[in-house]
Amino acid sequence: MSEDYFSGKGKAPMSSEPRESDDKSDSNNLPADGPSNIKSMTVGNGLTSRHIAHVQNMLNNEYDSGYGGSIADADHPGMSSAVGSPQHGQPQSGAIHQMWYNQQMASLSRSIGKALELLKGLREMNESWPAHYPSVQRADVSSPERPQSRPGLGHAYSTMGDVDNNGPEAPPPQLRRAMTSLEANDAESSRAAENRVPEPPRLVTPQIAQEFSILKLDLKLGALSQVELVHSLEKNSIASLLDGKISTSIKHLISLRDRISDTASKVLITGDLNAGKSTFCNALLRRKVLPEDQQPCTSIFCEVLDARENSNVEEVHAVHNGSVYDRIDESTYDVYSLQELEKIVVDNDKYTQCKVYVKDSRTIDESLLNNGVVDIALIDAPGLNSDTTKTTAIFARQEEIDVVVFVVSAANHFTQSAKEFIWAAAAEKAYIFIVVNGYDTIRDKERCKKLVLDQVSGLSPRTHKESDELVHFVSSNAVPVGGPGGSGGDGDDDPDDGDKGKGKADAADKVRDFEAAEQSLRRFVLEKRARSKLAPARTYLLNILNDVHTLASVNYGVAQSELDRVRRELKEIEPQLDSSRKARNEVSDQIDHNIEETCKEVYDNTRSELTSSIEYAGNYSYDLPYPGLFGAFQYAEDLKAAMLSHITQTVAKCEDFARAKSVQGVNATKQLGILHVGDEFKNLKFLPDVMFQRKKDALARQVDIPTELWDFVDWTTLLQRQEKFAGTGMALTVAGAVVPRMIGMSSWVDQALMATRLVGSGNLRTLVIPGLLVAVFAASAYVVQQIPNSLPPRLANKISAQLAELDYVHSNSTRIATAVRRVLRVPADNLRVGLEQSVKELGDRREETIKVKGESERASKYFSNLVRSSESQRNDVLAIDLDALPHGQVQ
Ligand SMILES: Nc1nc2c(ncn2[C@@H]2O[C@H](COP(=O)(O)OP(=O)(O)OP(=O)(O)O)[C@@H](O)[C@H]2O)c(=O)[nH]1
Repeated sequence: MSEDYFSGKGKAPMSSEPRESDDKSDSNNLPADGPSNIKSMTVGNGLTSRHIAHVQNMLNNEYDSGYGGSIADADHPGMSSAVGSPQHGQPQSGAIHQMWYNQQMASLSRSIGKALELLKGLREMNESWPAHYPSVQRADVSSPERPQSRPGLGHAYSTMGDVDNNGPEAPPPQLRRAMTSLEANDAESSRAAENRVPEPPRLVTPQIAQEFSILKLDLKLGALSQVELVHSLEKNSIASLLDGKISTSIKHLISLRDRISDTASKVLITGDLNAGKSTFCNALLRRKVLPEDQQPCTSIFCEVLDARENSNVEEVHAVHNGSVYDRIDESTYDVYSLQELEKIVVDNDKYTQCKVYVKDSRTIDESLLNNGVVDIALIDAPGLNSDTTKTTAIFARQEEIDVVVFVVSAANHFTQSAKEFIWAAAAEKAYIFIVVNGYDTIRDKERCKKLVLDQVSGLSPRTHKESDELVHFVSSNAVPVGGPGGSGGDGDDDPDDGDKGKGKADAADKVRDFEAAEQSLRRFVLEKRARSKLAPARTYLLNILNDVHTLASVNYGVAQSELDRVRRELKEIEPQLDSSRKARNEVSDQIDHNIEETCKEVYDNTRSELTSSIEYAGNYSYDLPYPGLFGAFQYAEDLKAAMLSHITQTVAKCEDFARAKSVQGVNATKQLGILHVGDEFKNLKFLPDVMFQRKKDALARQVDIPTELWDFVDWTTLLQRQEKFAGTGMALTVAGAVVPRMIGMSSWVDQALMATRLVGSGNLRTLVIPGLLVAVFAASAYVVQQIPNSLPPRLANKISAQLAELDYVHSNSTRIATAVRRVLRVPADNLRVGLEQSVKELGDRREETIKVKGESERASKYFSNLVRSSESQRNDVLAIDLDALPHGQVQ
């Protein structure tokens, strides 16, 4: 990855001219074991192979001694004085710095790449396993030095403080989950939590707002406090808020990587209106390039670049409003000569920025633009308080700026807008380079110094701490300049300008002061670039890795805890599921068996009851008085009706029996239901009376038995008796029947025998005819007399025969048994459904638990890796020491 940054990126490729440095991009790291293995590198646009070779030789020979004057100034420890002094080997020092810078940049780029991977992974994980956002309690951590109510632009990643204030480097305060479920044994993931009531709060105590710096969720909605709001938030909302934070962080990391891999350094020269920004810029260039005026004149951003970036052609590219500048694409800008710059810059509405390509003929150790180390762009901005839009634009641009040079008028000191800008800039930039211009106009210089430095200490304490290097009192107009617009450096307005000799000495002093400031600025841009450019990336990385580590630790705990819980749950569910399945099968068999048994019993009972009822219908006493011969037919009808009614009653009795059996069967099923399914079976209601509601007279309509004359004669009995006495002759038989009533004999045969004995056989022959008549009469009388006895069996037989034809017994038995089956099936089916349902529910629960288990295992593994990798990444970033001097330089 690092090759990308050193071979292809940055501004070098913009030049169409081949550069020596373009060939030297295969290495960017200083070897740990010394400088002998140093290869080549890309160093801005000016370092030649001659420089590299020289650096290597020098390092090989004098590795320990550094560079002549590179020993730190005793008064300014940490601020090397080597750079900028040709006699002290500045180019070599610059090269060393560039190599060291590249090394740090490569490390940071790698770390950013890894942090991006971690964040992308976390975002994916958060989609499938919504992450817990922890609440924490922490020991008081004093906030960094930034003022509490600092106005202006804030940056999320700056809330933990910068590298120098022990913020991210100090061990993070111990986190302790205060309100999440983790401390309880049953901490759950979001998914499982759905099954739990009430859901544990997923975040947040207000402390989290202080603990997390980048992934902190800003929850503000109406009058709701953060805690209230969080409790009202559903877990997925929190996950999506977190997702938004992660995405923003990913974007910011990408832009940070682009920024640090950009080999150029952008120096923004800003300050109050008319403070002398353009004059200072021109003095740095030693050319009057930018228009200066006593009245406000700079209305657009003028970015001054080395002409070599524009094929060594000096010209101005005025960028069209709304266009993104592309030097290759001329449609994005208009070309002007340097002489025409003034008309673009002053009172112009057509452009908001221009690129000014200038040649700097000074040597690389003198020139800022052509410094041999890094491409520098000087951006002259409109005055801060010129108008609100421009002021806002300056505030916004400072994010892409590596170094801020703030020009303040020695006469006016810091205005309100100046203070606001510095507050905002200090949030990201550790240091600000302050130029107090127009110092020549101040009479009481010491007082001015003191007042300004006091103000600086309030605005940027770190800058104040190194004020000797970072705060300069100069007179920019005293520096001789040439180029378009003529030369300056007059010092004519010096109030002390008495005699010429003294004036010259003063002018020389002013130029010296300016050169000192210039050298400090070179050091600041070239050497402290690591701080100005890399420190924000490092700070941000530490903060985001710290947040990720915290989040990972908490979520690892939650995932583990959830894993334990689901494992326990599975242990409970699995045997429950087995027994539920077993119960379902057993109970199903049992209820089938119960139904079959009950139905069989009911069928058999109905069959036997009805069969015997029909069979003995003729024997039953129906309590019907025989009305005599003339009412015999009616008697037969009544008898039939009574018999059928009797049979119908038997059917009703069988139905009652069936009802009782149904009640028993339903109750048995109910008990099984209560036992295996639950209380819903307690409310099972069964109404047996609703069974067999069909009309009971249906049978009378089905059976149609006409009464016949023969029904009144019991031929069977009659013939049996006749056979018994066949030998005594017909006459006797007949005679015997003559007087049955007179002598009170019990049967007509007995009477006939009696008559035979009385009349003798001789006479009998003469009596045959009358005897026969008598016999017929007697038989008829007998038949009539026997009707109440002979009719019932006869009718019963006929009914029985017809019912048999109708298959009455079987069909009724089947009907009743079927009704019972139907009744019993209702609760049985419910019970089966209930059992099936509980098996299904348990099965579903098991499936869900297995799924949660899988997710928790995955989450646990993922977060445990994340804990490790974020920690190791954080250590890697901590090891990038931007304050350490590069190899070969000592403090
Ligand atoms: N005496 C004195 N005058 C200065 C000095 N620097 C700049 N000036 C004068 O101050 C006036 C404004 O200077 P500019 O460089 O145009 O100021 P500026 O900040 O760029 O102005 P705007 O861009 O319009 O905000 C000019 O007339 C300069 O000659 C200085 O050090 N001493």
